Amino acid sequence: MTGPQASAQETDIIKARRVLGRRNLVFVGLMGAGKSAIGRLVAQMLEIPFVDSDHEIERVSRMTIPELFESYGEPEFRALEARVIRRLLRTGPRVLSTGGGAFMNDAIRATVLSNGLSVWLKADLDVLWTRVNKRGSRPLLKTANPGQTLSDLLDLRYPVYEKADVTVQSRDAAKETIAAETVAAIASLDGGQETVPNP
Ligand SMILES: Nc1ncnc2c1ncn2[C@@H]1O[C@H](COP(=O)(O)OP(=O)(O)O)[C@@H](O)[C@H]1O
Ligand SMILES: O=C(O)C1=C[C@@H](OP(=O)(O)O)[C@@H](O)[C@H](O)C1
Ligand SMILES: [Mg+2]
Repeated sequence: MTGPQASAQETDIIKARRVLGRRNLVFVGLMGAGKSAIGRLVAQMLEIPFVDSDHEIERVSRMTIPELFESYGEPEFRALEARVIRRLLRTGPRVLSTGGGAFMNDAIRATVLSNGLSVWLKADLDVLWTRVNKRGSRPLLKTANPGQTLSDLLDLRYPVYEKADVTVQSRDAAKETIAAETVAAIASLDGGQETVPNP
């Protein structure tokens, strides 16, 4: 990208970094919204480290998410998820993409809302369904009617995701476009650079 569009994006990046300061940028939203994919791109744009809580859970447990659900059940997965996210939130700035259930945990949500900057990647059911339908990597969707399960999760969770600081519409557009819109949404929170008065 060159020209005015590139320089507008550069300005957004500078502003977004200023808004974030030392806080973590935390992506929340339903499965398939693009938290992992867009989070990685936004981290690249802001030139800060990226971490995905599900990948971190898989690293420390040396098991995949479906294996964890199968061997220990959802409550154990949630306990591990809470411990991992609490640890990851201790240092920043970085981009943290969470799993879709993490922000539903009251303690995690309270920590994210007080210490981080949260972005809800919001998507319509058909977009989510097209994306998650292709893979068998989401244990919560191993039900008799996974489309209905996803729809039920949407009804349950959207009123909670709504508490995030920023909402970005995730849709059928290039990932780079959604990432740039996320950076622009964060930049729009910038109140301008503080001026230091002359002595
Ligand atoms: N804007 C997009 N356009 C096309 N595919 C996307 C977009 N965002 C995400 N995806 C794809 O959708 C799938 C789910 O994305 P992912 O980042 O894993 O979502 P989440 O972490 O929120 O569950 C992945 O295969 C990803 O590459
Ligand atoms: O919505 C959820 O409760 C979950 C979402 C998944 O992550 P993604 O949202 O990244 O798919 C993963 O943490 C686990 O399968 C549970
Ligand atoms: Mg993910």
